[in-house]
Amino acid sequence: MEGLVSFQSIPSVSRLPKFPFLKPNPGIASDPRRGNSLSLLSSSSFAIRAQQMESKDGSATVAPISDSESKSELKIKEWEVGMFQNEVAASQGIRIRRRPPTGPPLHYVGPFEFRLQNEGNTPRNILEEIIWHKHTEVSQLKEKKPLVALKKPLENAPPARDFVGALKAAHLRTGLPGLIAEVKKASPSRGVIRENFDPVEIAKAYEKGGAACLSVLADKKYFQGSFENIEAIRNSGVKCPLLCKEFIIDAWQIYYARIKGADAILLIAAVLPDLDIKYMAKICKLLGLTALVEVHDEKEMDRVLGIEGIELIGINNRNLETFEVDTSNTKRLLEGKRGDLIRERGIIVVGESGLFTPDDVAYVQEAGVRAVLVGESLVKQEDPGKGIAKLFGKDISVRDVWHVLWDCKCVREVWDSSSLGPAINSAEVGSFDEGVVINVILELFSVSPQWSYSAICREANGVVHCLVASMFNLETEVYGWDKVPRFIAPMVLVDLTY
Ligand SMILES: O=C(O)c1ccccc1NCC(=O)[C@H](O)[C@H](O)COP(=O)(O)O
Repeated sequence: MEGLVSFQSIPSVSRLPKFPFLKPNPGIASDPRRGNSLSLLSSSSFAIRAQQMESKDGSATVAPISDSESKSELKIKEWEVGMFQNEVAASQGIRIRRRPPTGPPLHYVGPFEFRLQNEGNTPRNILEEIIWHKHTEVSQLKEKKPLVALKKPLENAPPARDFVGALKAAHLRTGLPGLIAEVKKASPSRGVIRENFDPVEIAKAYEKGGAACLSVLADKKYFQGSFENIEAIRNSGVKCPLLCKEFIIDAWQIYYARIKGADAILLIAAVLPDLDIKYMAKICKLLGLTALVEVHDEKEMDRVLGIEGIELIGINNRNLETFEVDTSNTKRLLEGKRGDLIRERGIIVVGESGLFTPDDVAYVQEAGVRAVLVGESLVKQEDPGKGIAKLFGKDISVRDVWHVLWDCKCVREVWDSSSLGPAINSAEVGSFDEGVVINVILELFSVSPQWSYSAICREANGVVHCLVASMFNLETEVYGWDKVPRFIAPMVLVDLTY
């Protein structure tokens, strides 16, 4: 299938390091359910160990394996792979461990089995707990909808929207960091943030208030979000590109997010080893999605800067293991050589979490971010859209056509004597069409007879540029002729021929 790549970041078992405690030992062997500790050996696992023994001449002994034995063997291999993944992750400074595949370990006392909590089977912090739960959740989802079942919906999905382009355009338009406004009902650190939670209504309010993009929580258990919320917002006519805010541990989630209408996904460096980030970023490229790669400390930032082609990095001011929020984190990570490298490569940095006031926004902007991701301070406002003006200390709402045209001198001059006002006032960006544009131009020609034809064309061209840029969320300087709709091109060309 075009665009659908197989994802396999785990190494083949043959490349796994040898664990000395896995060696067959009469009467005693390792039990994958018990971390690194030993347990009494069951007869079937001993058989598996025995089959893995090498003969004296070095050739492997192959013996027929029963169904239950092969299942156990698979579990052992899964566990070995998990151990290997943890080792690779730890070597990169990642503290979040993979979930032990077979659940809590068993302890045998006489004929009884006990499940006891220990270091190996208990999450050490909230992020690890979320990730372990995600493993179970994703494997269940994958069973219900395997990758192959996503093929058709993927082919039928409308093209993804330009997440980075929208952030850049907003930054250019307002001079402030482009806003990614978060649609989030609850979080582990804050509990329920908004009781009366209507994701579509909130998304529409954000768009109206001037958000460039939206971040929509997909996690059910800890954030009370869902993939269906993404889908509902996408289908509601909201035009802002959407970030699927999910804890991604498996490429399957990326394909699923794409189907549900996401334009971007989040990759958390505290969770994913470098190789996974590379693979997943590649999959994003194939699917036309943007990857927002999130870091929290210098080590993670250096790892991500070591990966080619990353264009969007989020600096989370919240420590996801302790919940501590410190906005100076953004500043620290952008100082010195790291900041230089980021500017050189044109990477857009997003300041994330704990932003409540215009001073907070100014602080992270000063530090070098060109975008911010804000949840709590907006979503808990009665009108989340109006919360945006409070956050920035000014109204950054998308200008309607009236505002766009008002910037054109000729429109201001002819305003009183023309019938433009009511026509334009009734139209909103994105909702007006060819007819309105043509009327604007005709009005300019008819009510400004004192102007030279070329002056009118110049002004008309300005109007058209503003309209086109506004309608298609483009930066006036950068859009190309190919992007100008066919009905507008001849009008702009009028000016070029003069
Ligand atoms: O917010 C949490 O409690 C949390 C816990 C564990 C993992 C992630 C968590 N939050 C994700 C985020 O970082 C925020 O949703 C996002 O950056 C917006 O932050 P805020 O503006 O402070 O709501």
